[in-house]
Amino acid sequence: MSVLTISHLHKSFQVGKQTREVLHDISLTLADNEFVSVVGTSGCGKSTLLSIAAGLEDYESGDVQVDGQTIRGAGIDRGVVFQSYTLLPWLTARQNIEFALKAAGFSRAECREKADQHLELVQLTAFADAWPSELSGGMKQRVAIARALSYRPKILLMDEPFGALDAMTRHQMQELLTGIWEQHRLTVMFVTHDIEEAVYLSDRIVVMGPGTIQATFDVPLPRPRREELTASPEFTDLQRQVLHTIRSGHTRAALA
Ligand SMILES: Nc1ncnc2c1ncn2[C@@H]1O[C@H](COP(=O)(O)OP(=O)(O)OP(=O)(O)O)[C@@H](O)[C@H]1O
Repeated sequence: MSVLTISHLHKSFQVGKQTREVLHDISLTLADNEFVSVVGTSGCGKSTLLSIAAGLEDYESGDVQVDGQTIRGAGIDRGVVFQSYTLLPWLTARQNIEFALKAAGFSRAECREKADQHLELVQLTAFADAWPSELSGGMKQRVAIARALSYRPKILLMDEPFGALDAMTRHQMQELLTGIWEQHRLTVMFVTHDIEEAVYLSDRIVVMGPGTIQATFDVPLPRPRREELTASPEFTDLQRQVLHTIRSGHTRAALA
């Protein structure tokens, strides 16, 4: 069953007097518990697509449905994690999560219980009372993930969530996310520039060219995914195919 259904989506931006179409007739579905990454060259429309799915950006035509209902703006059926740290600096890690839960309508006791459960999920129980300024970049993103998951959205939308982290922390975050996914099964749309990250985490990879979907790749690699997998011929071959598709689309666009 499909959780997110995007149909014939068109989106333009007005730049001065000109209208620039940045998404052209995009159709995409995410099945229940499917992890789908969206990759493509810079400026091809990945973040715009994710923002529309999050209900943070409008669109001219087409339809975006979550569980068969057309979305009307943002909602607690979708959790969002961005690259930039979005914690409220005047609230502790736990309070940041409680704040989102309170806005979602949970009682005070539920807010506390769910915040603590999700801090444990991202292995940050010991930092529940820390201020964002006392947390590393990776820790802040762990709180952001805990916050986005705490109200049990139907879909998690992640826009380059590990893009600002150093290589080692990024790797740890990938392990954490894949571990959470394998235990709890979530529907995830994950925008990234990193093809290795996309192959490692995903069930399916969507390659975008400028404004369009160029190709999709199933990722038939076994789970649980562990680091050794990244050296296997199946992994590197798929990585190469995705890279080749991105590059050929880029070349076509440059020649057009
Ligand atoms: N608010 C805006 N006003 C005008 N143009 C915009 C706006 N937001 C995005 N664009 C343009 O839309 C296109 C798609 O942008 P988007 O950020 O979705 O691409 P992206 O694939 O996520 O890029 P990147 O990988 O660099 O983050 C780009 O050409 C960008 O300049």
